[in-house]
Parts: sequence; structure tokens; C-alpha cells
Amino acid sequence: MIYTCTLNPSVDYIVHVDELRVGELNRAVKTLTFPGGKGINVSRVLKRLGVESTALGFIGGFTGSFIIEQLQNENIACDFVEVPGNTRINVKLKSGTETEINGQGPVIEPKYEEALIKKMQALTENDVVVLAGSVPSSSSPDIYEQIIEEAKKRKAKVVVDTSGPALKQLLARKPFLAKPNHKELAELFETSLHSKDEIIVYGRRLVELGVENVIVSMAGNGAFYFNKEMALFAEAPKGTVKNSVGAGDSMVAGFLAAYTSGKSVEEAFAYSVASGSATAFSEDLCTKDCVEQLVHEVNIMSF
Ligand SMILES: Nc1ncnc2c1ncn2[C@@H]1O[C@H](COP(=O)(O)OP(=O)(O)O)[C@@H](O)[C@H]1O
Ligand SMILES: O=P(O)(O)OC[C@H]1O[C@](O)(COP(=O)(O)O)[C@@H](O)[C@@H]1O
Repeated sequence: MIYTCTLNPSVDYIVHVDELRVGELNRAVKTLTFPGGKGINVSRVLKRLGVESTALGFIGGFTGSFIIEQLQNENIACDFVEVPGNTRINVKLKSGTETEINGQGPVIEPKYEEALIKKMQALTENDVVVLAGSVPSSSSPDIYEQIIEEAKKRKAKVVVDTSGPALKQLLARKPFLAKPNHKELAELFETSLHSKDEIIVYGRRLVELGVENVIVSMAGNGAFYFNKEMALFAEAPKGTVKNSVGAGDSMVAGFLAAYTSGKSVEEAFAYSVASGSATAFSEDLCTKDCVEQLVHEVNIMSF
């Protein structure tokens, strides 16, 4: 079984305005509301690609109820720890460019963290746990480490898609897969990355640190894949971007869906890129049909 763990889920509120005027009244031309948070997006895309998962994490209030209802409508298994307070609302403002304001999320008391960590005791070596998204500001800074400790003890595979100090901590525990975007990779090594050659240097460094599979995404500029034996590059398919929120999460889901069904690393990487782009070209997350059309446009180059 694949478990996704979202410590700080969100209701993603997408607001389209023709031309954003800061400091003035703006009227939306379209609004959309989706269950969000990185692990939840991974679970939703896995389902669309025909792979079951269980969504774990903290959830609360009316916004939390909305998320659970939406996931249940999509027949996605949920095993959240309910906390007091409302799950956050993340505002994604579309007006030519994309501006995001992510909320803080509810306060998580230690007893709720313990309840979540306890759920990890059920993991086995046949399981994959996806640790995705930011750590709520009120949580123990080492909560991801405590979770990975439980997962590793039980030989479950760990997938990491987060940023900042949490990403640094998790990489030290040699996860099965990490998918930073190029900005997160630069932040990790406290540098700035301007060229593909520089991204290759730091992407390979993650493999040297012990990450088994590394994907570095670069939005419309495609993505790199690295493991101990190979380095691959894929251009992103061309298309009209409708909403790139969740594109990175879709890459993680695409890779896992293909890899866990026995596909090669090259095929899984191509499926991952197609899933990311299929989401970028959709209002909501990708559909399987769209991924399977785009995968034929993804050329993998080995170098
Ligand atoms: N403008 C775009 N055109 C085509 N594909 C895109 C575009 N933006 C994102 N993608 C796809 O989604 C993947 C992840 O996007 P990226 O923005 O790098 O991730 P994240 O959401 O984690 O920041 C890319 O590798 C690509 O396949
Ligand atoms: O936990 P964070 O880092 O605040 O990110 C949460 C946001 O990331 C998302 O999961 C989208 O992530 P990506 O665009 O990186 O795939 C949104 O659904 C959510 O609003």
C-alpha cells in the first residue's frame, strides 16, 4: 500500500482576475476550490492513474470536512488525525502570472503528533510512505524525522517532497525518492542555480548523499532524473498552462504509479514528466487519458 502523509493540508482556492490591481477592489472572473496539500494531491493523482493509496496527516474544522468529503467522493481512503482548528486555505491568484498565499494551518498539539506517528507502526516492507509538504509552524521541527524513523525501522520505502530544513533532515535518512524543484535544490545547498550544468552537479550530489532516485523538476523547462547508474533529461511537453498547482505532486504520483507497476526507471520518469505537464495543462489535477497522450511526447535523453 502507498500512504501519503500531509502534515498541513489545504483547501486550494484558485482565483482568476483579469488584471490584478494591488490596493484596489478586484472582481474575480472565475473561482475554483480543490482539496490540496502535497500528499493529498499525490493520493488524488494516484487514484486517477488507477493506484490505491491511503491519505494520512492532520485535518480539522469545516475546511477539513470539505477535504474529507471530496476525497471520499473520489473513493480515496483517508485515515487522518483530527485536530482542533481549521485546516488552512491557500489562495492561488491567477492574473497572467501565478501568485500564491499559503495559510499557516492549525496548531498541532503533541498528543496529535503522537497519534500520527503511532499510525506509522503499521507500516511494512511492502509499503511506500510519501512525506509531502511543509511542516506546520506549531509542529515539532523533527516530526518528519520521527515518522521516517518508524518507516525505516519497518523497511517501508520513503518518498520525500518538501522544502527548507525538513528536506535537509529527510535527505540525510536516504529516502527512496526525492523530487525537489530547481529552486528547492538551490535552497538546500544554500546556492543559486542558473544553468542546467549547475543543476546536474547538485542533483548528482543528492544521489551521493544516499537518495536512491532523484527527480529535479524545472517547470516548463523539463526535468532531470538521477540514480547511481544513470542520469536522464526530459523536455516538458508543450501546451497551454491552465493551473500548475500540483504539477510537482503529480510527478511524484506518476513516477510511483509506473514504478510500482513494474515499469523501468526510464518509463517511470517519462510517466512522471507527462503527469506533471498533464496537470499544468488542466484546471484541476491530471487525468489518466491526458497523461497517456502526453507520455508519447516525452523524449528521454540519457547523458
Ligand atoms: N509551463 C509548463 N509547461 C509544461 N510542463 C510543465 C509546466 N510547468 C510544470 N510542468 C510540468 O510539471 C513538472 C513539475 O513542475 P514544477 O513547477 O517544476 O514542480 P513544483 O510544482 O514542485 O514546483 C515539470 O517537470 C513539468 O513536467
Ligand atoms: O505545504 P506547502 O509547501 O505550503 O504547499 C502546499 C501547496 O502545495 C500544493 O500541494 C501544490 O504543490 P506543487 O505545486 O508544488 O505540486 C498545493 O495543493 C498546496 O496549496
